[in-house]
Amino acid sequence: MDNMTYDVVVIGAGPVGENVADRAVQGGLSVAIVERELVGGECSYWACMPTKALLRSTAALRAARQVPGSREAVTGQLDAAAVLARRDSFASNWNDEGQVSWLDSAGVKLYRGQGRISGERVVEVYSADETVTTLTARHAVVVATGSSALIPDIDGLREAKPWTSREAASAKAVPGRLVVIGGGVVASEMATAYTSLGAKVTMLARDGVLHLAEPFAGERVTASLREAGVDVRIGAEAVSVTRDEAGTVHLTLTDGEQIAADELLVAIGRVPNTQEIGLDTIGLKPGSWLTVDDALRVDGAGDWLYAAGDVNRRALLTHQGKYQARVLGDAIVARAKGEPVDTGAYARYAVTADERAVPQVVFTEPEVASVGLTAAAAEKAGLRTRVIDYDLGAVSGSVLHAEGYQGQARMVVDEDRKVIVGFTLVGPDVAELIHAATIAIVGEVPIDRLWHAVPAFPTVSEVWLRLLETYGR
Ligand SMILES: Cc1cc2nc3c(=O)[nH]c(=O)nc-3n(C[C@H](O)[C@H](O)[C@H](O)COP(=O)(O)OP(=O)(O)OC[C@H]3O[C@@H](n4cnc5c(N)ncnc54)[C@H](O)[C@@H]3O)c2cc1C
Ligand SMILES: NC(=O)c1ccc[n+]([C@@H]2O[C@H](COP(=O)([O-])OP(=O)(O)OC[C@H]3O[C@@H](n4cnc5c(N)ncnc54)[C@H](O)[C@@H]3O)[C@@H](O)[C@H]2O)c1
Repeated sequence: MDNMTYDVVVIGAGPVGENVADRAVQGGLSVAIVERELVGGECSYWACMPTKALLRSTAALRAARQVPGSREAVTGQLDAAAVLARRDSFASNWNDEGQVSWLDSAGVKLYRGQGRISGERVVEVYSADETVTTLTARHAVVVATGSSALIPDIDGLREAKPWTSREAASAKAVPGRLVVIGGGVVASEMATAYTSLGAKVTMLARDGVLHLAEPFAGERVTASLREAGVDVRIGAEAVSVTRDEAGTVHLTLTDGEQIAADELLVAIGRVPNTQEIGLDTIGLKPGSWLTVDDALRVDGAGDWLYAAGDVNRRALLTHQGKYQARVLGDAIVARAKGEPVDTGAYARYAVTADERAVPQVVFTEPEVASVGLTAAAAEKAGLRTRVIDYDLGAVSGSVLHAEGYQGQARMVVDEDRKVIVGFTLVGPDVAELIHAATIAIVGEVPIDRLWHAVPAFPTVSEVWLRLLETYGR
């Protein structure tokens, strides 16, 4: 058994762990990072990158078909094999050499194996060759172990070996018939991808499609999925599942209806990867989300234990986890140097955006891009708001962008402070537009000042002007 001491030990080398480690090294600390699978984590190999690669070809084809002149140049269908091959390259063929050499160049020491806390500031690494290395942290242990797919207790489901997001992101072939359980982000994106790749998709959206977004987002995505041939069943729920010897999956729904499919994707949320990280040795419950304070310190542990990324459940998104990582890495350095660490709103060591301005793009057709609060969430938070909607298809830039462009924009204004607290865009190719709203919310730009932010003509961004005109001066 080896014993090594570092300033910081990070468990989990996903996007979040890598960024905490990088910032701490840049601040002059020594850092060890522990990874049990591939350096780069879920996002690189089984989530963001491969799924967006699957979706990009569909979006490009749709865009070409929406413009007369280029439409005529499209003479065939999506080439599923080529799409899957491009996806493979975006998942680096599930090889982490590139990210390992980046860790090396960043000066972060990698330990491969399962990391397990065994007491205050101590992490044991269990390697595949059965050696155990003990790592001691002088300043901090950071848990960045991410999350895995939640499998619900549906009779026979586990035995039927369903796809999770991992298999959907890395499949080598397109199933003929795919049933998707769920109506959230993964379910909607994967239904979009697989229907365009040629699968006959049925979506069992018990609680609706994208039901936490503005209602018009779910409505427009549902309509478009149905138009693309997806059988979207709102309110439907499976009660039992079997897979027969030929490999066909059979689902029984609550009303007794039977559905047969070649594959079944379960996409109903996530569980934290904390079952086997030794939480019991420090008085915490294995398998629980790690709730943290404003400094990302784990509640109920000492001042040496931090959690960032999916595992703290603040925002299950790569960019937001990396934001936490940058802030946390810098804060650990500051504390190690004995410098003051201000975690007040929008201070250097605060993760204020987690509460006020989390952007997200759902890469469905149409895309859903949002940041901050929905109208319903703002009302629930007790804000006095005014909600301004505008038909995105009525903007000159949109009409030019695509024939029959359809979409909607919503701006939620806090009437007491006269600033925007939420913004949602639904429409083709709106992903790149959302950052303007993120800046407006984080900068707390007064509505009066926004009149001076003139959108270029003829762009889709002109919707900003139309929203302001609708709001009135
Ligand atoms: C299908 C899908 C698509 C997504 N698309 C997007 C998107 O487009 N944009 C976006 O922003 N977000 C997206 N997300 C969310 C995004 O993937 C996560 O928010 C992000 O990966 C979280 O990063 P993380 O570093 O916290 O965790 P992870 O990426 O899960 O990394 C955690 C790492 O820790 C390792 N680990 C776990 N336990 C241990 C242990 N005990 N010892 C050693 N190592 C351990 C794991 O092997 C893993 O490498 C998507 C998620 C899914 C499921
Ligand atoms: N483009 C992106 O940003 C992107 C893409 C994919 C995933 N993600 C992230 O990954 C996370 C996980 O995504 P997800 O889609 O698995 O979760 P989700 O939380 O987005 O959606 C889960 C859905 O499943 C439903 N559900 C819950 N329990 C159910 C049950 N027993 N039966 C049927 N339906 C049930 C919920 O009502 C919800 O609609 C999300 O939080 C998201 O932030 C992001």
